[in-house]
Amino acid sequence: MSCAIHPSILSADFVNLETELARISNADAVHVDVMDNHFVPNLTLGLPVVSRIQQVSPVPLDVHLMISEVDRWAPEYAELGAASVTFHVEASAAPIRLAREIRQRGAKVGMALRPATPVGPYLDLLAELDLLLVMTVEPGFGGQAFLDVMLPKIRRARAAIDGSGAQLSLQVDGGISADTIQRAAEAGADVFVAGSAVYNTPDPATAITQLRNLGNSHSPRLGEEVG
Ligand SMILES: O=C(CO)[C@@H](O)[C@H](O)COP(=O)(O)O
Repeated sequence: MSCAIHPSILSADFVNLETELARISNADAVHVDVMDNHFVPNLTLGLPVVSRIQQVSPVPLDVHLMISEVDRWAPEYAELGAASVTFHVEASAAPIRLAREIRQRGAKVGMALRPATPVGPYLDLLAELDLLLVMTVEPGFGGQAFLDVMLPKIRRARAAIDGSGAQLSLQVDGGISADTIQRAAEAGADVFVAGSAVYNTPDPATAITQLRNLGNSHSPRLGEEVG
C-alpha cells in the first residue's frame, strides 16, 4: 500500500491547464481548489471549468470545495464525474445528508476541517465518509507555511479512523513539502495535497515521486516505493 500525492492546481498556470495536468500524470489524483470569495477570501474556478478539467485530466479529480453554498453545489461536482468531492463541515447545514447525496451520485465523499475546527464533534460522521481532510494551513491560498500545531489533530483523527474500522483516507492540505511531509506521515496522514512543492519545481513528476517515497518511508503503515 502506498500513500497518495494529489498536486493542487492552485499553483499551476491557469492559462495552460491542459499542459499543466499532463505534467502530473504520475499523480494519484489532481486536487482542484474551488473557492468562492465568501467562504475563503479568494476566487478560483467553478463548475464549467472543472467540467472541462474532468474531460482532459489524465488522473482522477479530487475536488475541494471552499465555498459557502456547499449544500447547493457539491452534488453537481459529483455529477460531473469527480472521483471525490470534499466539502467543509463549517459550511454545510446538513453534512450527513450532503455526504449521502455525493455518494449517491457516484463520487467518494470527503469532509474538511479548517485549522480552528476540532475533529472530536465530528467523529460520529466517519461512517458517512471516504476521506477526512485536516487543513494544515488556513484555506484560501497556496504557498503558506505548514501548521505544526495541526499534528495532534492529525494523530487524533488517525486514532479515530483506525478505531472505527471504517476505510477512510486521511488527507492533509497546506504547506506539504519534502520538509514537512515526514511529520504529517508520521502523525498518520496518507493522502498529501501539495501545490507549490510540485508545481514550483522544474519537474513536477519527479517532485511527485520524491514526495510519495518520503510519505511512504515515514508512514508507520505504508511501504517504501521506488521509482
Ligand atoms: O486548499 C489549499 C489552500 O487553501 C491548498 O490546496 C493549496 O493550494 C496548497 O498549496 P501549497 O500549500 O501546497 O502551496
